[in-house]
Amino acid sequence: MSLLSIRNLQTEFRGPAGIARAVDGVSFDVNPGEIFGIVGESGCGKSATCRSILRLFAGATARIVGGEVILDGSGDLAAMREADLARVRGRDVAFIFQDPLTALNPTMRIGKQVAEIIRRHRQVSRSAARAAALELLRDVHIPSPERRLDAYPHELSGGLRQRVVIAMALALAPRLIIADEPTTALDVTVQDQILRLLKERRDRNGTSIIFITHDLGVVSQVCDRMAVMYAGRVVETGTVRDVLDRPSHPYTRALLDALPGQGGRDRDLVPIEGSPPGLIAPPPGCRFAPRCPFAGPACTQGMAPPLHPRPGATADHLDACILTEVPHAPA
Ligand SMILES: Nc1ncnc2c1ncn2[C@@H]1O[C@H](COP(=O)(O)OP(=O)(O)OP(=O)(O)O)[C@@H](O)[C@H]1O
Repeated sequence: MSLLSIRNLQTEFRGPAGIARAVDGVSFDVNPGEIFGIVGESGCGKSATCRSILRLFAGATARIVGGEVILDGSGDLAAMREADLARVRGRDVAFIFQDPLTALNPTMRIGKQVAEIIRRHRQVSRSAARAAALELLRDVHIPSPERRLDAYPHELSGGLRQRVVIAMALALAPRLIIADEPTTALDVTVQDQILRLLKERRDRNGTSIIFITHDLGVVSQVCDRMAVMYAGRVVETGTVRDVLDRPSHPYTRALLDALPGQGGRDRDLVPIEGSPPGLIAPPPGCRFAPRCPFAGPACTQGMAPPLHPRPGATADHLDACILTEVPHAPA
């Protein structure tokens, strides 16, 4: 039984140029205790998909127009009233943003910020909440946590700030954490520490994590299963080993071919030519077809193809390419 089941999710942004369907029929499942990676080029809808789960949209231009977001035990979040969804946020599902500064109040001491999350959802005394905050700072390996409780965000490094944000996400012991490129703003060593921290939490508490990234190396390092998104749709999904070692969609292959020496491959960097289509009026058929070296006439007609398994592939390894045999790009 999956913890989160997203079915045919559709989210639109209304803008002066028209309505962009940033999420167009996205489906995937996240199992208990699993780290699920979402990858794809900038603008493909990774963040919009994940923000749709908790309806965390900045501004009023975004709207979920179809589909379901079933959280085990809570029902369909997409159909839930705002007041009920507010209770799910933080308690059942927590969000970690790319930039810790946007998640922190610059004028409030760290300890108070963590404690307030606890007090907002639980009936505990001020001192008990402060003690719990200290414990959380310890959990995320913040050095000298007693001293840090009274620090302001600007007094901490970027890495420590992101640890505070993670402590806030862990405060109510959610079953699912959505981490939207949580390490992008950090240097490589700190990145590694944060990844280890999230993994440790999963290993110890069985917390499921959705991890958005554009870094396939990170996916390979921390994720169990993954989805590859392109122009608002999932084009391939499965276990990380299946998708990265046996990619079946030409877009996934192109992404992998663009990596120098990734996963034992020793190929020259092959940039993917062209750019993704606009989302206001995407082309018919497969959205990758205009950039796909293998596309035939059938690829540019009708609806965008749905995900399907291939003969001989693992049951949960699905891709959305209609070609029966997808050759590898020449090495
Ligand atoms: N508030 C908004 N108003 C209008 N369009 C938006 C808004 N937020 C996102 N979009 C559009 O929705 C599409 C998907 O954006 P999204 O941020 O989900 O992509 P992403 O894959 O997470 O990209 P990145 O890796 O750059 O974060 C993009 O075309 C983007 O321009």
